[in-house]
Amino acid sequence: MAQPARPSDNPTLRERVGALRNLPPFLREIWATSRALTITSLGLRLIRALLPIATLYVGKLIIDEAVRLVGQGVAYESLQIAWHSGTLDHLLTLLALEFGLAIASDLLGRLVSYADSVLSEMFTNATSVRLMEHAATLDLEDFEDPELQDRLDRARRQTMGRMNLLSQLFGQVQDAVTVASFIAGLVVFAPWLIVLLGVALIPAFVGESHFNALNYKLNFQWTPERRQLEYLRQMGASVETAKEVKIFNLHRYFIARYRALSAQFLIANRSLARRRALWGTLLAAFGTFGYYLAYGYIAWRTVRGDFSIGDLTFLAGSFRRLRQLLEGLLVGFSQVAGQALYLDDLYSFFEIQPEIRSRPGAIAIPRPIVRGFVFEGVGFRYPEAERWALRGLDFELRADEVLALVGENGAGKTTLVKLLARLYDPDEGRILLDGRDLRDYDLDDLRANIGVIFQDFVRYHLTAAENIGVGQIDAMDDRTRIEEAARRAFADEVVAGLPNGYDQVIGRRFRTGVDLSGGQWQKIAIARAYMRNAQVMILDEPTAALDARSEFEVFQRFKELSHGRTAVLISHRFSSVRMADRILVLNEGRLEASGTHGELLAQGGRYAELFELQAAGYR
Ligand SMILES: Nc1ncnc2c1ncn2[C@@H]1O[C@H](COP(=O)(O)OP(=O)(O)OP(=O)(O)O)[C@@H](O)[C@H]1O
Repeated sequence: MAQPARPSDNPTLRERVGALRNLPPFLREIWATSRALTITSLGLRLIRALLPIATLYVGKLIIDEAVRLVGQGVAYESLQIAWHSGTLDHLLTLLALEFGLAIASDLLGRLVSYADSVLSEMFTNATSVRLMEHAATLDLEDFEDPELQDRLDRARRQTMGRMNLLSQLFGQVQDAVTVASFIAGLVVFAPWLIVLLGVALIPAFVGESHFNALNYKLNFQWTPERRQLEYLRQMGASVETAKEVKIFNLHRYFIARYRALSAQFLIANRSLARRRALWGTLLAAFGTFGYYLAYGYIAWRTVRGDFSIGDLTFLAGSFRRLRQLLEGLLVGFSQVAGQALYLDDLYSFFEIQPEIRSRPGAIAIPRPIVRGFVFEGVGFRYPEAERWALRGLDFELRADEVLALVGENGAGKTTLVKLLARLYDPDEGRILLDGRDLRDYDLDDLRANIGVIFQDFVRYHLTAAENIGVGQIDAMDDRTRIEEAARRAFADEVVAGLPNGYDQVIGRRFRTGVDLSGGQWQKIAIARAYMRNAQVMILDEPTAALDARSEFEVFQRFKELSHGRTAVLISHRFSSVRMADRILVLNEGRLEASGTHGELLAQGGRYAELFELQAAGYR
């Protein structure tokens, strides 16, 4: 697996600033999601950004006008007389203007929220789809890596949580414009007050950035535990686990573990939140102090007669807003930088590249396969594992033959099948198909030519027809083919017993579902293998739950239908295994013996021993 640089759990200042590089691609994606909505949201925000200063300025004009009227000393007996005299006209116009501005601001605010929420939703959906698409390209090995699981989990949370980032970023732009408008309005009166205010806010900004980084660190470090919490919650309350949980009375155990783990997380979270609140209050006090200094100065200048009462309200109001806005901008900036760290998780997930893929110029699988597969010194070790799952394998899987794999649990049978299907590539040696390295062939074509049913096949909670149809997804609507595949696997009898036949939803998860027995599920799964016209058919022990007669019939049928194909079967039942043309005996990842049933019995090795053990059990 090609892992990109892993996001670190303790970001340095440089990494935090560096994370801002994620913003341009983020913005590009938003833009690509919907240009119209992006323009609408930003455009409306720009207009709205200028409303605060306009409102404050009109407010100042209203006060100045009121003060002027008071100064004229005209006493009105009633509102009616005053109204008709015309002296109030200017004041009324100003009031109407401010009313209009208030309504406009509210309306624009709502429109912006609407545009943002639609845009966020679209963006989240698009990212989720991208996440699924990318996950589908990754290697099986990647999925089995807990670190990748953690990252996938964080990336998944990203797609949910990034809605805020969008509004926040756009909000920052809006606030920046408002700030610029206030600064332009105030700079004439008292330029150095603006500088003072800016400086006073720096401590709050630094504190905020620091705590955002700590928060990220906490969340990062707790990803495995959060996944465990999710797992425990599922275990405690899902239809798949309910049976066993009840029998063993496990719910209390799960709940206790959930409680203990979540309590630890809560403690860690609470302690950080507490420190954040304490420091936040202290540091914000500097900003407040800066504001009151400015306020005092303006009040003094008004008393001295430099400013009108209207000026005083305008300036005091502007400085108050400016302080809020600057604080919001600085804090918001540190939050955006913090969120950008989370984007790292999302983007680094997208950077993971699968290693198992088609080479450039990959060729198609020969039709028909003439010689078959040759394993040459094949060795494979699971990542992080000390033991080799397979080592020094040299053997041939001839075209048209039925080969059985036997061996005790953990001998490496399933691993061998996974290598054949290129779910993994060998770490040593190579596998040839008709004389060429398996890696030279087109991966999709290889998979299309191999039909494998694993012992842990998936039980899809879909209809019976769909459960079989998934074996060849493009033939999902071909009922004749599905019925034929079912007949071959003896699954037609199972389907016949369902209330709605092929259209019956199976599995207990949904309301109309009907559950099947273990063996019935297996027959349905085996039918899946018959859906495809694969040249290589592999049954990896999906028959363990079949009764003796059924397994015998299924394998007999499997052998008949394997005519002209290459087939591999894995089973622990010798009655089935002996039908194979040739049998390979694996032990601890190595090939111990091979031959027909008769030959292996005659050799008297492990095969004969295991056969005798099983036969003795039936006597
Ligand atoms: N995904 C995995 N990651 C790490 N180790 C694995 C993984 N799958 C299997 N192994 C290990 O590889 C070895 C071979 O396993 P494999 O599944 O091939 O055995 P098997 O012969 O099919 O066994 P069984 O009869 O129990 O199905 C075992 O030691 C097993 O623990």
